[in-house]
Amino acid sequence: MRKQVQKLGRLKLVVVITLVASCLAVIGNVSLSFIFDFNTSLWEDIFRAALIPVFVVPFVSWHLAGLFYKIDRLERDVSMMARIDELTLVSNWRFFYQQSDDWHRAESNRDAEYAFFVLDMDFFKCINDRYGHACGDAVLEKFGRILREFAPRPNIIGRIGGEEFAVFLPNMSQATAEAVANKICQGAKKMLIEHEGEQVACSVSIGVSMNINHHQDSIENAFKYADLALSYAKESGRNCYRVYNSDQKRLVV
Ligand SMILES: Nc1nc2c(ncn2[C@@H]2O[C@H](COP(=O)(O)OP(=O)(O)OP(=O)(O)O)[C@@H](O)[C@H]2O)c(=O)[nH]1
Repeated sequence: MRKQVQKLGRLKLVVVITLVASCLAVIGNVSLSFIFDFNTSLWEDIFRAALIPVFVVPFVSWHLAGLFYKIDRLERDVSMMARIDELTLVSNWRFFYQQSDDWHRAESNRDAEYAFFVLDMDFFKCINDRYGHACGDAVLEKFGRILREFAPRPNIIGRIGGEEFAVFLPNMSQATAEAVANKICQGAKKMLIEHEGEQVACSVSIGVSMNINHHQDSIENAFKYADLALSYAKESGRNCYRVYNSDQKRLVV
């Protein structure tokens, strides 16, 4: 019902309410006149009954419909703010975890392979210190766009906090996960932010864990191993990815 009202729009809703109110008033008035025999003509009854709804109902329903659409929009905004990171437009940590965990539970009786990325911008403090926090924010915003482009749905992207992100890639082989990680690294490297006539460059390091969800593992473990792989990527000079296989309990790339 709510969805239909949303689709209808304010003007059409007012027209529908006015028509319904007028019809009900006419039916009511004609029935009363018939029962109590008011001695008036049918057209008189119809005219008198429709007079008030036609003038009053559009005015009242226009304002009520406006209120409904305003509350509805506010509700949608609040619900979005509770799930989406405003700067990067990816899921916040809580919503990211909830979606990943939902998939993990739903697929727990199947040998589904999945990848978990932890991504951290390189030397981000230097960007903030040298170009200012607003420029750092512009880098994060653009990086959010790159993640959405190279890891689209059904992959799940989240901002863990600060300059750290996570991506959950369901039904993913190691080869495809590596290709995605590679594209993200290259995309970040090519990304240039215009700042007071200067081009600001950045890079990202990615830790990847490859997991099979029948092995009594958990999202927490996938995260832990991806974080471990990330520390290897940082140690290896940054701007690269490393892969940890949770099954073999070792770094494979
Ligand atoms: N602009 C901006 N900066 C942020 C935000 N959140 C965290 N930071 C900054 O991100 C920086 C993170 O710095 P570090 O954890 O030292 O890491 P790093 O400089 O990226 O170095 P490595 O990770 O070792 O490559 C800090 O200076 C934080 O203030 C944010 O939302 N916007």
